[in-house]
Amino acid sequence: MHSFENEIISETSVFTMDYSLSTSDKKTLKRLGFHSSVFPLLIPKKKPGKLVDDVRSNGWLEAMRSSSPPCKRMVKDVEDELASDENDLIYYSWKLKYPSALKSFDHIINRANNKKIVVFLDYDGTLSPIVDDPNRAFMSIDMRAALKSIAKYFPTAIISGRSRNKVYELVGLTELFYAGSHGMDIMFPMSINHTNYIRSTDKQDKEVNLFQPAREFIPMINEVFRTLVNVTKDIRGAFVENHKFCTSVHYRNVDEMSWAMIAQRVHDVLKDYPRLRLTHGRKVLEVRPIIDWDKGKAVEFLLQSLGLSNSDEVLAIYIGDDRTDEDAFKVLREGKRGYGILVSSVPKESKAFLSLRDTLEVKDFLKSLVSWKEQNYGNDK
Ligand SMILES: O=P(O)(O)OC[C@H]1O[C@H](O[C@H]2O[C@H](CO)[C@@H](O)[C@H](O)[C@H]2O)[C@H](O)[C@@H](O)[C@@H]1O
Repeated sequence: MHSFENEIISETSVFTMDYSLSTSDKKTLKRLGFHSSVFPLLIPKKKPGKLVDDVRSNGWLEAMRSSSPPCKRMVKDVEDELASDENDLIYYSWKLKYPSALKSFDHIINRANNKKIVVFLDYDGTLSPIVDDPNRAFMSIDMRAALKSIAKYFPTAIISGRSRNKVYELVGLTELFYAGSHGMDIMFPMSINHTNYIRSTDKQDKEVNLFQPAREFIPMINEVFRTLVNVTKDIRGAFVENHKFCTSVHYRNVDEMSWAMIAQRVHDVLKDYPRLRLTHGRKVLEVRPIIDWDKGKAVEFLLQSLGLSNSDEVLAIYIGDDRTDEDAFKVLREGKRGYGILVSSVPKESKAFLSLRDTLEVKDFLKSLVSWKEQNYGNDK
């Protein structure tokens, strides 16, 4: 049986689990032109030990600190030239384990063979660059054009942590499927039959179906949203968003000295809500229902609803940058359904197979898919 893992990872994996370099790792690095004196620099540093009290001991604070890479400018500000070279070396060696999806493009296409390709995309950090103000996370004009073309040839869905309405407002294309609130709010066309849905209308007044497995939590999310706004209102830079089925507390613009305080307050609020849980995003604490539903489940739901669940006929591609996207990468990896592609400019452990550095590379990858389709199949869908 075909294994994606064997195919891509075994040849190129650099890091062994105990964070040492194997002989074959060293050979690969030599082949790539690295001198043996830099090998020790390529071994990821061990994580620091846990701290003592509350949000520190439960790992929240550590997760908050590692939740999003610093932007290039900050790296330059705080580290000297040598350290920056070291970061580059570590990044390039990480790419041996998560090769560039652009460089692996032919491989992906060969694997697709005659299969139907379906594309899943996260929004923030994947289609739009990460910015300080969540309300100003806009896609570029080029990205919107690439997305429109992709949706012309391949079934395409956006699966975001934002509310479905908000992500639709930001993307503004009717050709796509949308899943908001980490997949807890999925809109799909009336033509698709599913047992568990409610009827609604979209922005064009067209009848649609909605799948909302956490509907009963709406009043609770509204309540906890109001409480979180209240308990964080004196913390400068804190910002709380209501996504209908989940809520986010942003600390990107909060002074790092106050991160423990914001974490502690969210933690204390959640003590009164045993049916809610916390996950970590990029400089954001995400509060959501404890139900067994995530972006991975949403991918499975959409594949099934769209009649695309036969992995002998369908190859799924999921592109995302966040921890919440790992659930979707896992579904593709474990079900041998296709390729997870992690968007990251810094090394991260992931269930994805491939990587892209940033939103510009995401756009190039989408455009490559469109060109390949047009060259090989004309304008046929
Ligand atoms: O699943 P996603 O579409 O990636 O949504 C995840 C979160 O994205 C947004 O926050 C992130 O992007 C902001 C704008 O670039 C940035 O300011 C913030 O620090 C990031 O965490 C969104 O605002 C969140 O509500 C989503 O949960």
